[in-house]
Amino acid sequence: MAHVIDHNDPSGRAVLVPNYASLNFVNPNFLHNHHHQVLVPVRFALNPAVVARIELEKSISLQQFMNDEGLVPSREEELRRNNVIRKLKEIVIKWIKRVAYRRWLPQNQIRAASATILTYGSYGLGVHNVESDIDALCVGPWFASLTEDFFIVLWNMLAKRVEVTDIHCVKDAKVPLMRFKFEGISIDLTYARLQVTTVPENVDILNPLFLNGIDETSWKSLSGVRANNSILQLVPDVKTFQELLCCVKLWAKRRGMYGNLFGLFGGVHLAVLVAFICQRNPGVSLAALVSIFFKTFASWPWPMPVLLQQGMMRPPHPPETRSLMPIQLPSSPHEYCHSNITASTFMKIKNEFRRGYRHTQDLLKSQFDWRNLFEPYPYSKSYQQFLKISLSTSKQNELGDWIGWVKSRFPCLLVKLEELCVLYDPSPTEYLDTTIQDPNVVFYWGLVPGRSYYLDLDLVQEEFKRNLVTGYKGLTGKMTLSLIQASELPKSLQLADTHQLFSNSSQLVPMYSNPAPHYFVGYFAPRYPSSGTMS
Ligand SMILES: Nc1ncnc2c1ncn2[C@@H]1O[C@H](COP(=O)(O)OP(=O)(O)OP(=O)(O)O)[C@@H](O)[C@H]1O
Ligand SMILES: [Mg+2]
Ligand SMILES: [Mg+2]
Repeated sequence: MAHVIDHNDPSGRAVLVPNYASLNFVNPNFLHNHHHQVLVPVRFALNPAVVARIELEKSISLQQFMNDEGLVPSREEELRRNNVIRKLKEIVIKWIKRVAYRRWLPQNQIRAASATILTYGSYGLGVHNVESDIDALCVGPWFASLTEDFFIVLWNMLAKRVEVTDIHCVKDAKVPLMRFKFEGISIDLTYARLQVTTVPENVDILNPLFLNGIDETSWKSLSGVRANNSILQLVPDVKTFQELLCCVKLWAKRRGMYGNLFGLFGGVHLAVLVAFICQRNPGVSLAALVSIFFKTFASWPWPMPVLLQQGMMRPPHPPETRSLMPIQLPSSPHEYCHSNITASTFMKIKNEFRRGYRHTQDLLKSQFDWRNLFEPYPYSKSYQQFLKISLSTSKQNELGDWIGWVKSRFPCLLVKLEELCVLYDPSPTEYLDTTIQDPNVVFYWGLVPGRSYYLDLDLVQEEFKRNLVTGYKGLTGKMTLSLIQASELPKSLQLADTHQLFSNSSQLVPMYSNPAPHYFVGYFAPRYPSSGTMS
């Protein structure tokens, strides 16, 4: 809402008016304040009490819609997660005593030694759902090293626990981590070492006292926690931020826009975009914020960066780090969130913002229905040709690792396709091919007819295979690329696209496989050996 002064009104009356899409952004009759909020002369404004009531109704119906989706974790689910974190804290305390003992530290130091677990990512922001992982940072004292004590000693302790399955070390990522499931919940565990002996349970990692003499890897590992802290400090109302982010994440997932490795948005990108909107619109209802979100980003003049902390960016940044959609990393105001967005996915994202804008313009109308905004993207009806990427292994227990590895290389495949002038829509949804016996997963990426009608698939496949064999430590599975027509897509996918309108979207999820955790964190940046153009 914006306070509006009617300059024609001798009383100088101020009224509250909605500040979103149905009001023409460029209408010269309307004024704009410094928050880009629209100031509408009173003669054009709706009765503010009516507007407020409708907005409230729409906000409630949106909250109801989100609840009905069944994604909000139940009380039991929350307790399960709390319990997992409690157990992890106990494990790292045992671990650090053991490490102190092995390092021959004096008794008083062994007694004083402690480590802790801090959470960040969507769990730390309070926007996780039943499918989310827990991003956890283990904070240890000066004498516990990453290479030996974290990756060997702690790894061994975790691997022996009955609650732990699918444990991997991801040492060569930008932020090294262990990835595992604890009682079925996916955990990304990173490590930071502080120059202290005793790490308090709720250590304030923003306190410069703790940051003295910290090494570079630890500093990077702390960035997730710092990013969450900054976001939560910058938004005027945490609950509204959380609600808006949950809605935007659901929208992004339904529209095939969520997946950093697919050149799309990751959780951190959306968290910053949503924080940006909340920061500029304090006191605005949830429904109106959704509308403002789409209006803002449908017309955003990319590559102008989205900055949460103005004046902090060091311009100009070097061209090689220039992203098509630069979004400031709140933890390090001089950096952007890592992104794999390509020209193709940039186009897709812009189209989806515009669609979101169109669908939320008529928020105040009685026939407005939130289901339209969250309708799943109809791939089979949108493209005639698809790139089919089939991954398989001979044993089920090898499949998760293989899928994770290939996905970590998808940014290279995206770049290669773009080099060949192919425009695509990389759907992150995973399907199961029931016609083959081996454990498998299939991706279908829509191909947009572009400048080049001839795609040398053999060349792409050969180069991508070469890329896949470099650095993989597990048993290499199969990866094949083929081109198929929309009519050859699995029937489940085609049917879902035909019947999706106003059906219960949870039934639309195709034969979705839920493989083991991804091999690499989203912002690992692999190099493409032949061209070396990836960053
Ligand atoms: N591309 C990236 N650039 C910078 N930081 C990132 C990036 N990807 C992940 N991170 C950091 O790691 C954290 C966890 O990332 P993760 O991929 O688990 O996303 P998330 O926000 O937790 O969403 P989800 O619910 O999908 O897990 C982020 O909050 C961010 O701090
Ligand atoms: Mg996460
Ligand atoms: Mg994670």
